[in-house]
Amino acid sequence: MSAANASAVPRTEVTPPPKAISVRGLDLTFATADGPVYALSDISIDIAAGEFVSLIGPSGCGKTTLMRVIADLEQPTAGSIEVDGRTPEEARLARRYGYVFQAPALYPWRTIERNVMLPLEIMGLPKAERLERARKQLALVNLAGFERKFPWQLSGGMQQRASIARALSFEPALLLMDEPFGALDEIVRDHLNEELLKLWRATAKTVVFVTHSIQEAVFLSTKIVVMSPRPGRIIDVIDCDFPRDRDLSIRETPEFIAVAHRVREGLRAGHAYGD
Ligand SMILES: Nc1ncnc2c1ncn2[C@@H]1O[C@H](COP(=O)(O)OP(=O)(O)OP(=O)(O)O)[C@@H](O)[C@H]1O
Repeated sequence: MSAANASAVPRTEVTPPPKAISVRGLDLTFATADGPVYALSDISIDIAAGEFVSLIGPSGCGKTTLMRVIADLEQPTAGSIEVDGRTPEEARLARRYGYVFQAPALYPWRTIERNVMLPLEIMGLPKAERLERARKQLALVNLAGFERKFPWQLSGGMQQRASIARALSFEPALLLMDEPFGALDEIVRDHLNEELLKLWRATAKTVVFVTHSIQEAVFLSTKIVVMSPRPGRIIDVIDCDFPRDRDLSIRETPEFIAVAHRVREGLRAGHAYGD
């Protein structure tokens, strides 16, 4: 093809997906009475919009601290971070993320529906809209029919689904989940993992998920960030290219086992004996 013809061929631009989170050279040192605690050291990572990223690592490697920096609940000592193209503070004020904790933290005197409506009440939305949004989110987490129950009338897994609905109530682009299923038994956890994947596919949210479970990280993620303590740092970033509509049977495949093996090796390499 001549140069003239080549220039006539329309070029298909491949635009990379927008970045949901971009972290560069981030450090966070806590000053304590016993001296400095190096919670995060030289953390750099990019998370594209729509990704499901798990942070895995032993206790004290800085997973929660990193989530709290993203959420503007801690300030880094050095480095830079953008959340949804803004500062963490701007992202927090624009309600760009929802946060799910290990404990469901629902108010026992409020019904499930009124727990989910609470952030919307604080936002000052009219009652009809609050109700409509709460019902929509409760249906998404398969709690339709339980709106008028109180938290203590639901199982632990159902309570955690309600807290996910609450985090989604103002429809944030980003969902931060800090060991949301850590306190649940394995069968319930498996079930909620499948439900969470469905929800992620249906809503196209970006998810950052903290876990101690290799199986959970590999099953859920498009990317796994392996961390190690003292100082808290990233020691491996693993892409998981499994189809997005995976089910639990994928855990038996050689590809899954190979990724799980690499995560385990990373954890082992970063493990400080004597912890
Ligand atoms: N507010 C704080 N003041 C002082 N040290 C802190 C503070 N918060 C966390 N740390 C320390 O920072 C390090 C990282 O803690 P972080 O909670 O982020 O770890 P983690 O990986 O989430 O642990 P876990 O898996 O046990 O939840 C730990 O050594 C912890 O003791």
